[in-house]
Amino acid sequence: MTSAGEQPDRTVLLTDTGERPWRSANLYGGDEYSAAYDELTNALGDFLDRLAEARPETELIASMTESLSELARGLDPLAVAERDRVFGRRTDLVSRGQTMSPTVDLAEVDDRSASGTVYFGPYFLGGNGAVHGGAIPLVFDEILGRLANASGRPPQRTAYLNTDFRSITPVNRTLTIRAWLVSEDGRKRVLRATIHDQDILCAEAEGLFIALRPGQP
Ligand SMILES: CCCCCCCCCC(=O)SCCNC(=O)CCNC(=O)[C@H](O)C(C)(C)COP(=O)(O)OP(=O)(O)OC[C@H]1O[C@@H](n2cnc3c(N)ncnc32)[C@H](O)[C@@H]1OP(=O)(O)O
Repeated sequence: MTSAGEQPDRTVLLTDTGERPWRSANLYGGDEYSAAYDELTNALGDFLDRLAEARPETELIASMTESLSELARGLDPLAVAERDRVFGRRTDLVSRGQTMSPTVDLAEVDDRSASGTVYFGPYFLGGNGAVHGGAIPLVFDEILGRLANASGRPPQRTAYLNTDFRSITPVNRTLTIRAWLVSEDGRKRVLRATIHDQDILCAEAEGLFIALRPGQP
C-alpha cells in the first residue's frame, strides 16, 4: 500500500500490458453494443485515473483540452431523452455504463444480500491515500439501491443514507463490499452495507429505501 507522500507503486497499478487490473471490459458477456459501451466507460475511467495521477506540461494540457472538446462536439447532436440513454442506466453492464462511481464487481447476489469487491482508483483520491469521503456514500447508494430494486420490486428511492467512516478507505486496493436487507415494512426497506480492507472495517452505512407509488418521480 502507498503511504502518505510517496509515489504510488506502479506495479500495483498496472499489468505488464499497461492495463488497470480492476478495469476489464465486458466481464459478463453481452451483445456487441454492450461490449463496446463497456470498453468506452473503461477507457474513460482509465483516462480519469491517469489524469488524476499525472502532472502534464502546458503543451500537453492544451492538446488534451482540444481533443476532449472535439469529442464533446461530436456527441452534441446525439443527445437523447433520459429514458433512451445508456450512461448509468444499464444494470447489465459491468459499471452500469457509468464512471461516476467505481465499478462494484458483485460475485454473489441474491434477493436479500450482495457481496463482491470495489476498487477506488486514483480518480477517487481524497488525500493521503484515502478515498474521498463523498465517493464512499456514492458506492453505498449504488449497491444498496441495486439491492433495494432487485428481484422485480417496484422502483425505490433513498430516503436516508447514513455513513460511518470507521478507518480510512485506501485507494488502489481491492476492497470487500457487502450489503444486506435488514427489515421490510410496507413501502420501507432498511438495508446496511460495509466496506472492508481485509479484516479492517473502513466504512459502514444504513439506508432507508421507499418504494415509489405509481407515477411518483
Ligand atoms: C437499478 C438501478 C440502480 C440504481 C442505483 C442507484 C440508486 C440511487 C437511488 C437514489 O439515490 S434516489 C435519489 C436520492 N433520493 C431522493 O432523491 C429521494 C427524495 N425524497 C423523496 O422522493 C421522498 O421523500 C421519498 C420518496 C423518499 C418518500 O416520500 P413519500 O411521500 O413517498 O413517502 P412518505 O414521506 O409518506 O414516507 C413513507 C414512510 O417512510 C418514512 N420516511 C420517509 N423519509 C424518511 C426519512 N428520511 N427518515 C425516516 N423515515 C422516513 C415516513 O415516515 C413514512 O413512514 P410510515 O409509513 O411509517 O409513516
